[in-house]
Amino acid sequence: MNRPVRWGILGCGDIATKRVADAILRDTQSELVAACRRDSAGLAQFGNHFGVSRLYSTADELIADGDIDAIYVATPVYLHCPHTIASANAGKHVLVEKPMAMSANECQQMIDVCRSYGVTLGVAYYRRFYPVVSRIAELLTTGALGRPLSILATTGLETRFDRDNWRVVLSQGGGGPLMDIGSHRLDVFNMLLGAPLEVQAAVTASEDYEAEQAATLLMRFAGGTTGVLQCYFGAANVSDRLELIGTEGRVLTESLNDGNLQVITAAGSQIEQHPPHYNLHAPLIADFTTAIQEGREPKISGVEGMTTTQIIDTAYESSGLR
Ligand SMILES: NC(=O)C1=CN([C@@H]2O[C@H](COP(=O)(O)OP(=O)(O)OC[C@H]3O[C@@H](n4cnc5c(N)ncnc54)[C@H](OP(=O)(O)O)[C@@H]3O)[C@@H](O)[C@H]2O)C=CC1
Ligand SMILES: O=C1CO[C@H](CO)[C@@H](O)[C@@H]1O
Repeated sequence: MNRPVRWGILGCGDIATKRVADAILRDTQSELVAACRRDSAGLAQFGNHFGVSRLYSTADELIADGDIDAIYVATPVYLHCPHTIASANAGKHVLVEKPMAMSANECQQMIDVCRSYGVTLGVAYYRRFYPVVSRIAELLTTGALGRPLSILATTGLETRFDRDNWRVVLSQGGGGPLMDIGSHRLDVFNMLLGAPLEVQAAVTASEDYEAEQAATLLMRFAGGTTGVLQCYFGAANVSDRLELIGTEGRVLTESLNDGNLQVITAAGSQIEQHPPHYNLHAPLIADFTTAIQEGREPKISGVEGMTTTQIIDTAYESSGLR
């Protein structure tokens, strides 16, 4: 394709309004041409704000629009699979929000259908584009940290969700903080160390809703590296910490999203600054449109997205939540 990719956004809620539309509008290889949500007032407001005139109140109408090349799926998790499959059936490329789907089984269906229609499939685990994550990968691959012994991430939201919020209704969100925010950190673990060979989990039940309120995962990666992920909803003053300990050094960020990194190696200890793009979705959109133009896989392909969902499936099964 040697013209800009024409996008339709399916699900114009929080993330589409905060970052996705802006990222598409600013991307030189993209045009934002259409949008969809069911609520007519919210849809009109979105259209006015971002200058989008083709507005649809059903997913079917958006997907049937012959002038759209790619659909950004930003609906709640239980709709990711049906919306991706319907879009691929109509010949549209799909960039789907995280977590990719409710289960690895759904992810496989999405991958198969996109392959069979020859459309590109990507997943919005944009933390892979953080300069701080690239820096940790560089320290690992150059051997500056020695043999990696363990990786640890802690993340949470202070939000106290109501029991009917889709993020904590199992049939809509698929789980709680592990699905919603833990998934991002698992994707970073996968990028740095590959998929874990073993996964075990324990979850803390919520007193207010059916999804877990906290989850802790213990993982073993190739070469014996161990990993721990802790994630929470509704906890005061939560952290966004990531630490990797190797035989020759250690890296620590107290805020993965800010990009400040403490690097301790044989060369000494220093604080480095690797801030992300001001719009975290911008590098994701740029990579996806370039992937379409070049006929290559995006950096976070359907297969990569499914790896994280496989870990989550195993974790929930081992914890007894599924
Ligand atoms: N990558 C990231 O950092 C982030 C990712 N996310 C992910 O993005 C996705 C959306 O999250 P978020 O924006 O917070 O959720 P919201 O609930 O704010 O938005 C979801 C949107 O989907 C629309 N929608 C729901 N059902 C349908 C349907 N059947 N047809 C068309 N539109 C529908 C809703 O509008 P209406 O009810 O009017 O149809 C709403 O606008 C989730 O997968 C979430 O995990 C979210 C935040 C950050
Ligand atoms: O990273 C994130 C920040 O929090 C959101 C919830 O409000 C998540 O859905 C999202 O993935």
